Amino acid sequence: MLEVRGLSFSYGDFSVDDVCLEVGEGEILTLLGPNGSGKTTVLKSIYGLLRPRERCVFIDGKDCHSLPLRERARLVGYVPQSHHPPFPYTVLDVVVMGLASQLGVFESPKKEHYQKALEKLKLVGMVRFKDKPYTELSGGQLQLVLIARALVQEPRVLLLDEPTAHLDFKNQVRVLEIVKRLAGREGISAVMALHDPNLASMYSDRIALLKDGRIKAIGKPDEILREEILEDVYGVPVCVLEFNGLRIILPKTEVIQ
Ligand SMILES: Nc1ncnc2c1ncn2[C@@H]1O[C@H](COP(=O)(O)OP(=O)(O)OP(=O)(O)O)[C@@H](O)[C@H]1O
Repeated sequence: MLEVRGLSFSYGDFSVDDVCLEVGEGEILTLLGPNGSGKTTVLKSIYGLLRPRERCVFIDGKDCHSLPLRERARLVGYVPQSHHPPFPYTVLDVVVMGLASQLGVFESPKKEHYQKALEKLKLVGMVRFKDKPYTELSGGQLQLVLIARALVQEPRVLLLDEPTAHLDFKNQVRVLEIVKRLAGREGISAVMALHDPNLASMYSDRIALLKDGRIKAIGKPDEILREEILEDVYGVPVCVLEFNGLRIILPKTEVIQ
């Protein structure tokens, strides 16, 4: 479904080099790596917010970046790491704005568009906030609304940049369960950046470990979440435990020695 072939992008003093990824229908691929390793740069390049050096993003074989905006928006949705709302639009209006590419320049959203937006707000448990100004939401609530906004176009591929940032423990699980459900039931392919290797262990079909703009390792969680690989990428001693077939990663500190 999603194929990234040799993605390269440079900011000048930092570059992402030759990133290759394949994500199948209904698969969740997690980008894991230290701060500044290039996770956001990769996601923004896939989405087309940054222009990679070559055409390298294909969805079902189509060169994604050369498609008209309307068509591209139906294929791929993006949930940014942070978003600072400029105006106090209502939550419902913000989600409807996710459909902007489907509307003509002077066309106002119709009842069916609001209906779709309400459905997605319901899915992320935010429907009771529909009339609240977006500027008055907590960081976690904002994140859930951004997910609903990305989902409203019903994309085939969903890119999520640290979707659990700002969320409390329950909401972290809730958001990742939503992603898992979307992948499992609707066949959406998800690529998400995460910081917590334990959440990556629980919610990824495969993990790509990034360091200095390059993929150091890619594979199933039990192939990637290994002491020697994590210590090399993060530069911190860890111990990896097994629980119900999952890998649990703990930093090796005095507390647990
Ligand atoms: N607009 C920009 N202009 C110049 N350099 C940038 C810009 N945005 C990011 N960078 C640099 O690119 C590198 C990779 O940043 P990126 O945000 O992709 O990393 P990340 O892995 O997502 O980090 P984090 O986990 O901290 O969010 C960093 O060194 C960063 O300073």
